[in-house]
Amino acid sequence: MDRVIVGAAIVDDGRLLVGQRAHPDDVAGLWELPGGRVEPGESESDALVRECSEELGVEVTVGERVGSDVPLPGGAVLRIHSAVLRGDAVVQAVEHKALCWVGVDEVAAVDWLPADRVLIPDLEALLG
Ligand SMILES: Nc1nc2c([nH]c(=O)n2[C@H]2C[C@H](O)[C@@H](COP(=O)(O)OP(=O)(O)OP(=O)(O)O)O2)c(=O)[nH]1
Repeated sequence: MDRVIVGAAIVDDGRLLVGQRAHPDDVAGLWELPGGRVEPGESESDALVRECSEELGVEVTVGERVGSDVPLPGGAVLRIHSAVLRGDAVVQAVEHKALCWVGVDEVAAVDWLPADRVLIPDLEALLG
């Protein structure tokens, strides 16, 4: 089975959270959705909760799938779920260079990782 990289489309107050990668050098500075690899024995939802805790210092509640799987180089796929912050949590850039909340009119202008560009229409639809 292909490896799954899960990403969280965290929406709060009508805006989407995007994170600027700090590493590796070839993608540092580009923007992504928080997330990462699903570890063996872990559900996709558990992986998203773990990654958001590690990367953002917040607890999230995971929602429905957003868009279709996006193939990544090396045989993995990128799979996005919507998510919301639990309580009054405030995100922190623990692992990213920066975090930014973007509105529906700004999603297409984000300097995304290549794979994430495929998801722009789905992310715009999510934000309504
Ligand atoms: N998290 C995340 N990864 C993405 C996105 N788009 C995309 O192509 N990727 C790629 C970049 C990486 O090759 C891979 C995930 O890497 P990662 O560094 O976030 O995952 P991880 O924390 O589990 O990995 P590791 O550093 O522990 O090895 O997926 C995205 O929107 N979010």
